[in-house]
Amino acid sequence: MGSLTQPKLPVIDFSKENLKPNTNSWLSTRNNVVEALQEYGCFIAKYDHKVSLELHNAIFRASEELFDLPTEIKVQNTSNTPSHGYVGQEPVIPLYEGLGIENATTVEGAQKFTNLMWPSGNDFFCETALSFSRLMSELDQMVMRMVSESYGIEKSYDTLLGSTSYLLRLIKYRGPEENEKSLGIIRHTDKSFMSILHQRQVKGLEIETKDGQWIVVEPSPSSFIVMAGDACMAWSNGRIEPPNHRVIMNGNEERYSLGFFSFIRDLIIQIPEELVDDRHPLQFKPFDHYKFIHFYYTDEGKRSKCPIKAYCGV
Ligand SMILES: O=C(O)CCC(=O)C(=O)O
Ligand SMILES: [Fe+2]
Repeated sequence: MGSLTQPKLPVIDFSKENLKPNTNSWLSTRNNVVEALQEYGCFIAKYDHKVSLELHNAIFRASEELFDLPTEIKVQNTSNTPSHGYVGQEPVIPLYEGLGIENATTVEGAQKFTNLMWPSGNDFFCETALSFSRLMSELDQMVMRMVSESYGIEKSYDTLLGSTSYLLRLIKYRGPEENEKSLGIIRHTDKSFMSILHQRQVKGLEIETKDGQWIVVEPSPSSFIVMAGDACMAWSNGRIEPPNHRVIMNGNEERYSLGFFSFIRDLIIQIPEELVDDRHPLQFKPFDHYKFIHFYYTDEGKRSKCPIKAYCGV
């Protein structure tokens, strides 16, 4: 029967007011987080005491304003890192359009992006994107704190945290036209350290379990999908595997989503020695996260079945 029942992602409640280290609710949430990440590479976080319905509505209204800008403006969102800036009208994923705010949790990052898109300013966009990003980074850091405590590698995490930068990607998929495929984004794992995804109304995100079943993630204003990226797999010495996921559009309604991604900048990531022993031999060499991303976009990187192993596997 097992394979006939539709698998479900674990749902973990972060909206308890007093989720503070060393409390009982922290410790039980911590266990659930680590178990979920080891089993699925992701989970659904309930986080609506921080991201109110009002902020949920505001960030998607801000996103609509952004996508309504002329393409000539949007293409000005460039980046030194592949796929961190504007992506649109790509032949393999024609329905997809996305822009990226680098250093999204800083005033400078939010302002730089806003001024590029709206030279005469857009305080609503800037403030909404900044507030949303800061709440996402709090969730990310809480999750990472739990993971690192559970593995006894807090010191290693503290080092990473000091070099963490965040990218907020605003994403829109148009509905497929007649005779057009419904693929929104191809099956992939994220190249981030961690990702948090959020969607509005229209579903489409599907996540693959380790035994190859696809779970359709229902959108909800209170739900945030916390997902490991390739860099987290290397850092955890293979304990946490990033899940494959994709977007398949149903019907022809357009779909808005958000991706909040952490990256480690200007630091060689070392696999913590606490995670290496006879039963868990070292699987990854020290690596530079951004160099890995550049490698992924080479022919060799794109061809490899597991880019992070190809890049820094032992
Ligand atoms: O649109 C979504 O829900 C998923 C986007 C995604 O997987 C990505 O940007 O890496
Ligand atoms: Fe993704």
